[in-house]
Amino acid sequence: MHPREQTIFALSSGRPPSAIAVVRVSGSQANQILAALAGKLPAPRLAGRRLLRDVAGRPIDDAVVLWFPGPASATGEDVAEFHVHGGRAVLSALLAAISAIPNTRAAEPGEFTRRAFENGKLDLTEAEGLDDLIHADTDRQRRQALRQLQGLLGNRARDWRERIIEASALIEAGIDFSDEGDVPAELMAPALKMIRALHGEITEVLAAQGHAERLRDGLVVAIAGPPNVGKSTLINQLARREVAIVSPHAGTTRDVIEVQLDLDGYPVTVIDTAGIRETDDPVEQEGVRRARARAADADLVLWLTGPGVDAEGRPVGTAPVWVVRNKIDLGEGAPVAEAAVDRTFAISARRGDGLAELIEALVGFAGEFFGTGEGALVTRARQRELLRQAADGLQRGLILVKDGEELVAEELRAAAYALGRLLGRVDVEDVLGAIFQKFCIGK
Ligand SMILES: Nc1nc2c(ncn2[C@@H]2O[C@H](COP(=O)(O)OP(=O)(O)OP(=O)(O)O)[C@@H](O)[C@H]2O)c(=O)[nH]1
Ligand SMILES: [K+]
Ligand SMILES: [Mg+2]
Repeated sequence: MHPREQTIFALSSGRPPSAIAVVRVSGSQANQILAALAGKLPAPRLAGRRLLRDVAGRPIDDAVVLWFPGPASATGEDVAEFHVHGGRAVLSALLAAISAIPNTRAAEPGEFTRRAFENGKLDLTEAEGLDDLIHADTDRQRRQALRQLQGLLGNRARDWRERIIEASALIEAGIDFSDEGDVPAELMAPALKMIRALHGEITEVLAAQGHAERLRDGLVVAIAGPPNVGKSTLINQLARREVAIVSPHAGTTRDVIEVQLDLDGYPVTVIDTAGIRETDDPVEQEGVRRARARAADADLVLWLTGPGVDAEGRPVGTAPVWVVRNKIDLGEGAPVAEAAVDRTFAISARRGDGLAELIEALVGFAGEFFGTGEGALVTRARQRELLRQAADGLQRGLILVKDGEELVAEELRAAAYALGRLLGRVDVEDVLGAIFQKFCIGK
């Protein structure tokens, strides 16, 4: 039997041991597996309590089982669910009993979702939303993923694709009916009007994004500065735990230390780095090199200074730099040089003065960086790229009108093709492999 026709099974809940574990089975053997282990099948979609037994009749666990006959199931195939006690031995006995049934095998990562996709239960943008929802850490990530899972982008793309095909049909009808190759204006004019409107709608969605797709990865804020100014003290304050070693010894931090923060629903990665200075110690030199590299890649740099330390020596990058004067409990310190500085703050990382203002500013920065977000439909580079291709195709179509209707029709085909790929309708194999492999097993 082809692997695609085999019945797949997996532990779909978290890592054991857990109070309850859910094992899912999907495929034509699901019915037989359920009957073999649980005896009588429960009514569709209603929970039934059963003593599960292996093929030799030995009891496995007292369980709750569910039966979802296809096509009205998550994958579109017959699906069975076993809700068992989440111990390792229970699970290995259950999985062994299932795999003893012919034509069954352990599922690949994302394989349940892939089958759902192949059976038309969701389009590719929805599958991507599902993956994001499972991995969402913050509330804003969750809401964005849910919009995607609900098909907001997919629905727009389907509508655009249908209208492009309609416009092509008008133009191609014109090409077929004209002997001179001149498409009559009564066909061409409405087609061009549609193309212009479509181009406007797609570019509007692309423009409304801000950095919405970065909401999946988060914003990176680097704390950098000379040694001993209190960078590690600040990251500990932001994280509210001791993630980095603090000491009066200059050159304490060498590795890059990262913490993930949820700032008002925005995912923010804050990194603490080695104090930047000239040094003969090769280990510290490597730390300084990493500090410079990470600060250069960050979305925002907090350049820390302290009393008697000037604000010069900042790494040059494209990211905005905020100068944060620390240790104000010790006095005012050197005035901040204003050149090339986007904002300035005065704090005491040790006592906590000024931290609320700094955090509020970070939340504001994240809000601007990600855009208001609620309307954002594009969450991945893949989606953005294909929408751009569709918009470019439409634009070229409009430009090529003077060179002949065939060329316009060809550009429209390319635009419709890009949207088809967005939805996973065409040349899916390569894309699917890449996307579903990253899913969890059991999803
Ligand atoms: N008075 C005062 N001392 C502080 C403050 N913040 C940090 N310190 C002290 O400054 C010293 C250095 O702090 P760290 O957080 O280790 O500084 P750092 O910038 O990470 O140092 P390196 O990793 O060595 O570059 C420690 O003794 C801290 O207790 C502050 O706001 N006020
Ligand atoms: K230090
Ligand atoms: Mg440090």
